[in-house]
Amino acid sequence: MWTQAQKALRLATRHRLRSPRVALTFVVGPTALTLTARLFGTVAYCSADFNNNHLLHPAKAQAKEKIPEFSWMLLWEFVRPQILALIGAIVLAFGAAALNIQIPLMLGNLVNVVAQYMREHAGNYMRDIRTPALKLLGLYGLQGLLTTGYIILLSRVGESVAAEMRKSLFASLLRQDIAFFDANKTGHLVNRLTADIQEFKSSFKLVISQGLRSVTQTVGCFVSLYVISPKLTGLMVVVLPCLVGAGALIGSFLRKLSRKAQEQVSKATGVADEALGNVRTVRAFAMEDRELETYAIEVEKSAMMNEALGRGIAVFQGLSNIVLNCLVLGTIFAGGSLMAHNDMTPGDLMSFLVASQTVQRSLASISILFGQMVRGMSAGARVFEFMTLEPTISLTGGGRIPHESLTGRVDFLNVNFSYPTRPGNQILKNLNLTLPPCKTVAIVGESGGGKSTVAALLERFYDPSSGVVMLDGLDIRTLDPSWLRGHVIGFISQEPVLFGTSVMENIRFGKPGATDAEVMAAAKQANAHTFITNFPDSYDTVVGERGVTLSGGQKQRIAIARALVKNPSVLILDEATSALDAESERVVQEALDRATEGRTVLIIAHRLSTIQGADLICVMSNGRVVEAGTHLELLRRGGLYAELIQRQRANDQK
Ligand SMILES: Nc1ncnc2c1ncn2[C@@H]1O[C@H](COP(=O)(O)OP(=O)(O)OP(=O)(O)O)[C@@H](O)[C@H]1O
Repeated sequence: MWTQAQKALRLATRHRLRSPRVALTFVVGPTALTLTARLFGTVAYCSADFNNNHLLHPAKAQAKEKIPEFSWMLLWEFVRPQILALIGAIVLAFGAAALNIQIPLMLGNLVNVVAQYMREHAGNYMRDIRTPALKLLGLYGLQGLLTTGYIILLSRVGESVAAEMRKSLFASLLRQDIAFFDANKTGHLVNRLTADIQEFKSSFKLVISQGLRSVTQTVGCFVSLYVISPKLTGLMVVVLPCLVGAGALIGSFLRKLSRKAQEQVSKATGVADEALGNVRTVRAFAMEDRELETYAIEVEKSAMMNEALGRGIAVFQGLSNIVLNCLVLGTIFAGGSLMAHNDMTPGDLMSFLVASQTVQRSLASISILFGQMVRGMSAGARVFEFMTLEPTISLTGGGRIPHESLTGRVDFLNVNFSYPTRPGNQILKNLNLTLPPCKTVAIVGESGGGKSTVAALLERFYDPSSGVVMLDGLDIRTLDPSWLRGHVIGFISQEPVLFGTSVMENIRFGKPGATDAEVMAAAKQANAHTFITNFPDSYDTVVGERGVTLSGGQKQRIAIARALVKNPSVLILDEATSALDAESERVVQEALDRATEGRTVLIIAHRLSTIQGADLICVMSNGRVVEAGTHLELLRRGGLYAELIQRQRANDQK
């Protein structure tokens, strides 16, 4: 703008224009053009807000969900450690805003000096202009320094608050009940950790920096406008609210369009996410084309919606440009008329134009910030919701850790159970079951009969609706859950899940303090040592995401080693060999036979051939144990077990 004013002055001097009115045309004309260009920038900024929304899409999909309450108390807990930096940022931002209010007035002074020189052509131009120009330069410099300072401080506060929130939310998620994970999709939980916290942080920073600036500048510049020209300000007070109101209406319509478009983008992303996440299944069923088609349909829909949004933004932008230009022209027109009656100087008009532009820009930014604040608060509320959630089964503490050594006897006494996500569907009905110490008990029965549920209750992933699960005669609800899971119970599932780290770390997951020797001993017991040492990096071999670089049998043996390293008193095997081919099954079964020695073992079995040697076989039907005995006893009895065996034999012969 300063360059524009200088150019105008050069022109005016070249043409030796003495009349203030003509001088005004030369000074204000190009300046007004610059201002208009800057107002265009503001409009572009408004539309960028609509566009930017698309970048935050995954979290936005949740926007329609029930909005939890935002907690200022919790926010304070996160902000408190950074309070000094925050106060510093606020003071600096306030200072920068206050200086911004001075700028139009000082620009006006400068223009008055120039205009006077042109009118009178007397005095020393360089001397007269030096002081106001240097003052203005100093003001720009100071404002730049303050702005740099508050942005640095604010970003420190924002990052630290966001990091603490992430840690706290993750800690809270990890201690939630398993039932919580049954009810909430992993994708949504991860979104709260990432997109929601990101959005909250951005809003927090923006509201403090720009919000503070914009409010201060709006108030300050309004006062300046009034001081410069009460008449012009009066005119503006009538016109501006109408324009802001109309802009807000169109803006809210566009935001609705934008939200719908985001939801559609999110839907399309969901399709891609699912297909890529399950790429092996997609490939196995040769469903690539169908997935592509589904994705293409959703992407087309989102493209159409975004196009409609683009048209809306284009119309809005075009209208805004016309209105803002008219506003500038109107101000020059009215200001020129006031100058003709000596009610205003060219400098006053210059100050008025710059100050009114600052007001207009600040108001536009406040309206955007308001939307941003609402979005930030709902993102924060979603984060706080899970942060404050208390699990019904705490991870640690509260329970006792028996000092006497365990025998490993387990009793289920009159246990009734329904999953919290399906309370109307009773899975276990008055279940009574005993696992004698150091014996192997197998549970068999129809699919969906509740076998895995028995194991889940023993691990205390859930508590029974009524009845009791006992370990060595103690209600497991009175025991420390982390001790129970970390030291007493070992679990080997059908599909072992490994972490993407080294073999050593995966086995050590079973006992964090285990020495290398303990890890290797467990691996030997699990028939895993030989294949591990055959890898070029031996125990340091990284197994890839979820153990993708290992075969099914290798993964299972590492999982067995992981369970054995903690030397559990009770071992649960949930279909541990059912996913393996015959050769792998033999090696894994060998490992399992060794692993089960001297422990209480609960086997959940589908294939009856693998459990014929069990000390006790319990047949479950309709949520309770209907038959119990050894393989031979049950066969002789000719009940449900004998029927299951017959059915399986018939299936095998087919
Ligand atoms: N997390 C859960 N939330 C709600 N219902 C569940 C959950 N897990 C299992 N169920 C339901 O509980 C019932 C028993 O499931 P469970 O996995 O215990 O059966 P199962 O006998 O082990 O079956 P399978 O032999 O097929 O593995 C089923 O009807 C199942 O749909």
